[in-house]
Amino acid sequence: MIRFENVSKTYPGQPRPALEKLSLEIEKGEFVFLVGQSGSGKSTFMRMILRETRPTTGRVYVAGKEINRLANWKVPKLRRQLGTVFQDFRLLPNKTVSENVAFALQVIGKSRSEIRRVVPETLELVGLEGKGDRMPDELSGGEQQRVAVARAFVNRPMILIADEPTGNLDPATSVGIMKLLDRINRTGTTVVMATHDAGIVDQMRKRVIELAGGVLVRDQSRGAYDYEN
Ligand SMILES: Nc1ncnc2c1ncn2[C@@H]1O[C@H](COP(=O)(O)OP(=O)(O)OP(=O)(O)O)[C@@H](O)[C@H]1O
Repeated sequence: MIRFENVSKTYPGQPRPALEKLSLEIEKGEFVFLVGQSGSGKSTFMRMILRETRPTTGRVYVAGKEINRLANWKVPKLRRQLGTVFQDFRLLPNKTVSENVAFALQVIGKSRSEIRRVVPETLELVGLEGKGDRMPDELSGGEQQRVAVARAFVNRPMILIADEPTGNLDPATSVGIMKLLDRINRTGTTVVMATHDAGIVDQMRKRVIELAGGVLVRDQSRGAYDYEN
């Protein structure tokens, strides 16, 4: 589903590479935690999957396509297969919950009847049934993140990229979001999640990929946040 082959990335004007000779493969349906200190290259890794940045050398394959060789006009089609969730929710403040989720389908040209069918279904899946007419600022942080997850998942993407999705949430609320991501993963969606939340990584026991200074230093199945023997 995702393959990095000897990937290095040096940003213009930077002395050191953000990623260095990174090789790894993530299979369909896996759940992967990406850990490492600030500046270790996690965002660069995820932005490469989204083709928001490109490798300086090496190859990145996402859903069978090589990112560097993909024509610009094909990038939207690639991104349709990728859902994204961020720490700061990024909801449209002037649209209701339902409209936020519907918007993700409108921009890719889905019919009104499909949108009417799929949006309530997805809100129910994320535990927001009955809240479709609320505005984002009428929701708790955890609920806002559920809207963001609904929006990311409404199109049933093959891959969900989550960058610190629990970073703004208290521990109990974070657990709820993790249960939701786990449920989405069980539908067959590959989940790649960058996090600094040791508690969550230790609790979930999924594959852990650790970067340090742009280098892969650990790739462990059923791993913990910190390396343990
Ligand atoms: N657009 C950019 N231009 C120049 N340098 C960049 C750019 N983006 C990231 N970097 C550098 O690349 C390195 C890796 O950064 P990256 O954002 O990938 O780390 P990170 O692990 O995601 O950090 P954090 O946990 O703080 O989000 C850092 O040294 C950073 O300063």
